[in-house]
Amino acid sequence: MRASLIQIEVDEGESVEARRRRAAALVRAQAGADLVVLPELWTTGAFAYEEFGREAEPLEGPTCEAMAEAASDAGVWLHAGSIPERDPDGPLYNTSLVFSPSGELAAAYRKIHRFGFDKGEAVLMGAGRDLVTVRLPEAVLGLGTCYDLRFPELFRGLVDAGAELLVLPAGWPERRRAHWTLLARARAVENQAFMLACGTAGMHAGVPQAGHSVVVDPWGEVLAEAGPGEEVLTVDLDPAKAAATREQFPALKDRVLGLEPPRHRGGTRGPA
Ligand SMILES: NC(=O)CCC(=O)C(=O)O
Repeated sequence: MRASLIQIEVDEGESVEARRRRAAALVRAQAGADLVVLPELWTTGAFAYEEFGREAEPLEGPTCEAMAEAASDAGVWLHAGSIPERDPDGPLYNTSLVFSPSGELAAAYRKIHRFGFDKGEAVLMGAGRDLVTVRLPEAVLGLGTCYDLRFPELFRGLVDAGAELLVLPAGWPERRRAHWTLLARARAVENQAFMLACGTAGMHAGVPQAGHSVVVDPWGEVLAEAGPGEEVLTVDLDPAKAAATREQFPALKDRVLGLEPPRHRGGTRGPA
């Protein structure tokens, strides 16, 4: 299976429309790949908070249209990264989109863990509630977005639902790049799954982006890693390696669920 991660640069001087055209051309250039991945919020930049409302669009909006067309022109499965989604009946969402090679919207995943603590995405966007997997002919994808990477229970839920390839579009800042690679490898190892983590390059609202998109195999080996700038990272991987790893080293079968909460000294359970 050939996967291409498009680590696009989000240049503040480029209009959203121009970047959309450029992203579509980059997707079309990946004809021959099985899966193409774009990063998180690449139309606005993940940290350009004031642009979320201005650029938010419904699922039938211009970015979805352009990505559906690009997927079908290239004949690839396209994880088109995420967009600020305008739900006519609700808040904005940070929504990832997956298109089939015929240009159908196969899945939409609303980011569950919103970044920003008391500002930015955490206050401007609603939180998704649903885990999303997508069945490709070669493998089952499990979807997460950027900050989700810090929450292992989400990925374990995806693996319980059959995911073999975890796909994570991101807009990860350079200042926490050490966490990015470490967490991508951790999620791959603990879930015995591939991790395809696709970040942005450049600068968003004054926040330098890490780039360094990475593909990790189910044993935790880094199969390919991008540099800091705009780049298409292409990798050939064998999806059967997830099942093979789970069979050869069946740690997922040794999970112990439903543990008792700790007892405090004196034998009482719960807060003193
Ligand atoms: N866009 C994001 O979710 C940023 C996440 C981040 O910076 C971090 O987890 O660190």
